[in-house]
Amino acid sequence: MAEQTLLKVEHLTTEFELPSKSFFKPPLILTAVNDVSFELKTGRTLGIVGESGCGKSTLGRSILRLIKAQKGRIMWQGGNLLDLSEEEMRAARRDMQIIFQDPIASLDPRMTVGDIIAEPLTVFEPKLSRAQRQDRVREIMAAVGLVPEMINRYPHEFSGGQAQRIGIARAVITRPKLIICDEPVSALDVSIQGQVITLLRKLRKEFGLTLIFISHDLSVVRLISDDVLVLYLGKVVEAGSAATVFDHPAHPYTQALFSAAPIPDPKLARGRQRIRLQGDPPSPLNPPPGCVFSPRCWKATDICRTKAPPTEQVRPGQTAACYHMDLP
Ligand SMILES: Nc1ncnc2c1ncn2[C@@H]1O[C@H](COP(=O)(O)OP(=O)(O)OP(=O)(O)O)[C@@H](O)[C@H]1O
Repeated sequence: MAEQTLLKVEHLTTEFELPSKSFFKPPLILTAVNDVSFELKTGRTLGIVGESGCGKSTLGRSILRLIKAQKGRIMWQGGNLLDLSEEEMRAARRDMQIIFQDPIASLDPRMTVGDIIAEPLTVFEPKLSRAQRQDRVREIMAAVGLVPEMINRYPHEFSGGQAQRIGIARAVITRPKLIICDEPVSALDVSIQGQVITLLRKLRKEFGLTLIFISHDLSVVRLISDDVLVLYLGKVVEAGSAATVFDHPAHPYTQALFSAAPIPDPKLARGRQRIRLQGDPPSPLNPPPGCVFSPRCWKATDICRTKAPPTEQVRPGQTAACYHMDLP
């Protein structure tokens, strides 16, 4: 059966208005997400990668309308999320949840774990009795590997890994279709990271979830993603199936980024050279003309510095925006 499209993002642009240094000057515009488009099929996991500040979190939050996007469309269940009223958007959030990076900080310390996990139920299934809610909470606690008898405990009594399981339980209790995981394991010890990734993979299968997995950790992204989107200064520079993009990155930025990540296949690792990028990404307040990566790119020529490259197919299921991409 052909996979259905669950989410289609078209030309999404999110800007922040920053006060200018002088009272007489207009505010500065920072474009955090710049004309981003992608399609996500039901049941797949899309990894979003890129250096700090490239717009990963802003993109994730813009999709859920936790941050306001200025341009583009977010096509979801037949409509554009950007056209929904606040009330309609609240209802839509039953099917789209988010898991945050810092598990402990994202849980209210004054609430019991049972009440934290049950919170979405009180909003989206208000007719449930307290006993019914508690049954659902115990059931989901068991599914995420928490002892249901701990339902009346408080967040500080849990470790970081357990706290992230609480966040995951809260996110999945209404059986959403899409979960946006924003650096869900970055704050955890490496040994615990693996357990949380294994849990997300199990839940994805059991609950038929579709995931957006935001992370700067490429080895983690490789482990869980079917598809990958590489962002640089708010723009998609490369996209495609994770296996293809990881093994045959076409864009110089992706090549540099991935050259620093561990490779599981020794055959592929042998021929690979570490590419060291010079300097930091430019400020999104003042992006360079042409290709945004050109000031740091060792392949850049005159055209790169004047005209933004179009997005083109590299091989089936892989696209990149570069005049000098590596072709098969
Ligand atoms: N609320 C805000 N107000 C102004 N600028 C913001 C705001 N949030 C993010 N930015 C800016 O938008 C750009 C993208 O930030 P974002 O947090 O989305 O990047 P990121 O890739 O998720 O980075 P990190 O991995 O460090 O979280 C950055 O330049 C950041 O400084």
